[in-house]
Amino acid sequence: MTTKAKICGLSTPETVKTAFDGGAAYLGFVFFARSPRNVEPETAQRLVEPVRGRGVATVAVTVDPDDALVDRLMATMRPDLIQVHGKETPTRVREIAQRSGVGVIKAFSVSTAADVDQALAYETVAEQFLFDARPVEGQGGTSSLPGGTGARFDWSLLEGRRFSRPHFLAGGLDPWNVGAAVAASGAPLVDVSSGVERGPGLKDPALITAFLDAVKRA
Ligand SMILES: O=C(O)c1ccccc1N[C@@H]1O[C@H](COP(=O)(O)O)[C@@H](O)[C@H]1O
Repeated sequence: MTTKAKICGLSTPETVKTAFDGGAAYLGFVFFARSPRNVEPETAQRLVEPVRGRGVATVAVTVDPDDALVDRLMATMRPDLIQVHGKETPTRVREIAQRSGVGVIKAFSVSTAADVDQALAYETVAEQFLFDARPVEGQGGTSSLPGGTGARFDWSLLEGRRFSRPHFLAGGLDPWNVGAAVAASGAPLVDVSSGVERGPGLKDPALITAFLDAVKRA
């Protein structure tokens, strides 16, 4: 089985091109003011234009998005998928999917097997699932973000799990550990942000290429 990769938190034409040329299946853009990767919808629109319709899925990464943000994203960037990385209920995920007309990737914060079980309530409303490490509360810095912190969880919590939707493993992946992470979790999809950066929000083209090469070998 071929593992597919998402490079998340892109913000420059150079790194979009590097991820696309390297074979990323998904390109993620973050719309969350507190993130060092935050971009405006109009910026993301310009960034995705060169790759639109070329076989890569563009993803708008959001946290408890209101209707105004959903509408603005669909009027500008026109993502293929909207990722929701907050406390969205199944009802809200359904509303976002219906309002936007695109599929939703629902992210879950994981530290125990019960956290993984949360996904079962979203099987009829989300198109894909994403399992990320549970953020550590109240420590400031990137640890106060709901994602993009570089924190890991026990990958074996996903081992042998079957879902009716494709699922991503995320959280603390990098070019050196992604092979072991795929082997331990069996995840068909992987997602990375800070593990391919040289500083908060600063994507490194060489690390993006190294990550995508490691995924191909996984
Ligand atoms: O990347 C961010 O800044 C971010 C902000 C708000 C919600 C989600 C965010 N990122 C997501 O978190 C995963 C894991 O990040 P990391 O690899 O551990 O740094 C990332 O891929 C995004 O999907």
